[in-house]
Amino acid sequence: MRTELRNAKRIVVKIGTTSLTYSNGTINFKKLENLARVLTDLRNSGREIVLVSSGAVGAGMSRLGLKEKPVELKEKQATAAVGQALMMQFYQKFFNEYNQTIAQLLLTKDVITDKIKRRNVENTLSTLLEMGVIPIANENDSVATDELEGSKIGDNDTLSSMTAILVKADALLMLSDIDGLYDSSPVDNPDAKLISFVDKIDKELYSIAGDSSSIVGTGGMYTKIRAAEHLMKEGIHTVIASGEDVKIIYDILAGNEIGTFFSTKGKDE
Ligand SMILES: Nc1ncnc2c1ncn2[C@@H]1O[C@H](COP(=O)(O)OP(=O)(O)O)[C@@H](O)[C@H]1O
Ligand SMILES: N[C@@H](CCC(=O)OP(=O)(O)O)C(=O)O
Repeated sequence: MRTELRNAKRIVVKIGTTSLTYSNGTINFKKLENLARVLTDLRNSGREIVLVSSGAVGAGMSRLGLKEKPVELKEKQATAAVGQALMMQFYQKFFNEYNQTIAQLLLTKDVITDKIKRRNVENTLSTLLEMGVIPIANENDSVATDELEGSKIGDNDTLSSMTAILVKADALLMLSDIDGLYDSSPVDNPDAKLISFVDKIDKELYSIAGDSSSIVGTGGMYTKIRAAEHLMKEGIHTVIASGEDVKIIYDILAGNEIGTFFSTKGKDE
C-alpha cells in the first residue's frame, strides 16, 4: 500500500517533456530549477535518486526553430542531439546551485538484453549512487534507430521501468502533464475520472489508455501502464502524478493519496 512509499529509499523519478517545456517547446527553467531543488533535498535526506528526463527532442526543436516534431529519423536524431546538450547544460546550472553532482547516462535497449552491457550499466549506476551523485538518464536518441532492430526503447516510460529494474529501485514516480490515469482519455471525455489505485493490469486497463495528446509527448498512458506492469512483477511500486509542481514528490513519498498508485500488493496489505 501507499504507506510503503514512506520507506522507499531508492527512487527513480521520470519526468516527461510536457512537464519540462512550455507548449512552444522552450525549456521551463522554473520547473527545472524546482526539480533540481526537490531532488537534491531528497538526496540530502538520505534517499537515492535516479532521474529519467525527457525533453531532448522538445528542447532541440525550440533551439532549431522547428514548429513541428521532425518526421525523418535523421532529423529527429539531430534535433535530440542539440536538445540533450541543452537539457544537461541547464541541469548542471540548477543542480550546481544546490551543490549536487549529477551524471548523464544515455541508454539503449541492448543495455538490458546484452549481459555485459547490463552489468556495466548496473555497476555504473550503483557506483554513482554510492558516491551521492544523481544520475540523469535519457534514451540515446541519436544512436538508437528503428533500423537497428531491437536497439530502440522508443519512449522514456519504458526506459524508466528498465532503469528502475537495473537499480533495483523501491519505486518509480512518473511525472506527467496529467495527474494520473483516468478511466477514459480526458481529452475525449470531460467526465473521465481519476483512478487512484491499481493492483491488477489487464486488457481492460490497457483499453482506456490513449496516446499522447501533445506534439512533444511520446507514448501517452499506454507506455506508462506497460512500465507499471513490468515493475509490478518485480515488486516495484509505480505512481503516475502531475509534474506541474514537483513538490508533489514530497506528498507522494509521505504516502498521501495522489495520482495513480500501482501497487505490488492489495490495498490493505
Ligand atoms: N486514460 C488516460 N488517462 C490519462 N491521460 C491519458 C489517457 N489516455 C491518454 N492520455 C493522454 O496521455 C497524456 C500523457 O502522456 P504523454 O503526453 O506521453 O506525457 P509525458 O510527456 O509526461 O510522457 C495526457 O496528457 C493525456 O492526454
Ligand atoms: N528521449 C526523448 C523522449 C521520449 C519520451 O518518451 O518523451 P516523453 O513522452 O515526453 O517522456 C527526448 O528526450 O526527447
